[in-house]
Amino acid sequence: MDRIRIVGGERLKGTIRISGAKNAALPLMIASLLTDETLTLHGMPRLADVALLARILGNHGVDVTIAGKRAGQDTNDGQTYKLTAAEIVDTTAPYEMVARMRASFWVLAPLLARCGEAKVSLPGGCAIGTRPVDLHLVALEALGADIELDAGYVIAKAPKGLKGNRIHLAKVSVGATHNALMAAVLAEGDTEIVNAAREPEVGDLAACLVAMGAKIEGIGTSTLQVQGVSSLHGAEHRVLPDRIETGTYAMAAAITGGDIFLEGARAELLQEALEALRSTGVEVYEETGGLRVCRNGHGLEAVSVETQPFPGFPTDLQAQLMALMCTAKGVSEVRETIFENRFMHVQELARLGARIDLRGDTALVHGVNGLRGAPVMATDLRASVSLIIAGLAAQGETTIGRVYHLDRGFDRLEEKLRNCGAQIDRIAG
Ligand SMILES: CC(=O)N[C@H]1[C@@H](OP(=O)(O)OP(=O)(O)OC[C@H]2O[C@@H](n3ccc(=O)[nH]c3=O)[C@H](O)[C@@H]2O)O[C@H](CO)[C@@H](O)[C@@H]1O
Ligand SMILES: C=C(OP(=O)(O)O)C(=O)O
Repeated sequence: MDRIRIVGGERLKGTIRISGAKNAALPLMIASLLTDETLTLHGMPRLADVALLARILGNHGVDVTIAGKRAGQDTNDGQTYKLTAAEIVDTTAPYEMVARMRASFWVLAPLLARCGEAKVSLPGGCAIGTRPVDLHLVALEALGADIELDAGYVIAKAPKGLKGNRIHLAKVSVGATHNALMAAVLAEGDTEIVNAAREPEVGDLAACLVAMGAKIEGIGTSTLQVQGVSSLHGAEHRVLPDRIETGTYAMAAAITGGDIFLEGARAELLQEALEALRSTGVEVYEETGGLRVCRNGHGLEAVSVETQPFPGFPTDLQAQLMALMCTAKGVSEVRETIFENRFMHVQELARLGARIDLRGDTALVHGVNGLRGAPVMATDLRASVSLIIAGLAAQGETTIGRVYHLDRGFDRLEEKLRNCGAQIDRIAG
């Protein structure tokens, strides 16, 4: 299994181009199931999750082609995917594939909406909590679907089509909002989705659905109003820049006392995280075409955060902020309110010399003077990248195992960091 090796201590300087967001690209690809015409997605990131989802969609009959694939053509602007679901050949999403990725569960609604039936394995994804799907099922039931659970599969049926209704999501859920929205656009009549997730990736999906002919109002708010249409058509859409990748490289710049321009980053997608960074003493400012993050000579101050649905501090940046806080002055309180088991990085950061006490849903990070390199193990996607951030600042060599977690969600990570002066490479084996 591959490992990543970092020799820490280099100040990162230069430009990092932000890729299209994984968490937008995946539901956008799935939206291709809703039409028999071609959906063209520009700015797609090169990620293992994208490749796996392309295979899953292929199983259902989606023809997926990638343009601009030759070396050099797509390095800055991502890839262009053309997805055409002229005919759905299979409405079953098998366990072997869905169990590896959370987002693949979102094929449930479009398959059901278009074909009147779907059989989808319960999902996998990062092991960061129990991650139930009750809200997804309640939403589809509200639109008239019959749902049954059998041998690890959700079997959903709506032979006479879905009917618009009021869907009240008891808890804010990104995935349940995606599923509810993709079902509602082809349901007969009007649907109101109340307490919808306001994450920018939900807005990106909604904008793409509108380009495909859907009628949606309230995009970006917690109440989405959908007027069902009988069919959708093809469209072209550019994937939103990745706010989690943006925040991750911002923290890498901060921990190394570096100066990085994040090209294509959009501040409004992660205001709360940028505010937290500024409170640590890091300079963050908007420049034409992106964001600059630098820390010149100042020490880092401890800051406390609590993860919350958008526009709050994102859970997908919690591990990275914790890495940054390891060398800050004072004690930082990091409270995780979204997932009950998202502190797997704590014991690995401790191997690098971090001092962190865990108290239920809160981690108390006591800043230390410096970190020292060590072998560590990636446990999930964002935990892995928190180890990269810590390794960049640690003295000596850090090796990180199980890097397949990183490849799920970070497009050419080593190359991007190496271009800014990091000593980082991948050891095959
Ligand atoms: C591919 C993708 O976009 N993944 C993101 C998505 O995951 P995902 O869509 O799985 O996360 P949700 O927003 O659904 O989860 C939020 C909370 O709701 C709970 N819940 C969710 C559904 C449900 O039916 N019942 C229920 O109780 C979850 O256990 C969790 O505690 O949003 C998360 C929260 O921003 C991010 O961390 C993930 O990176
Ligand atoms: C938790 C994440 O991904 P997934 O929902 O696919 O497990 C993530 O992107 O941080």
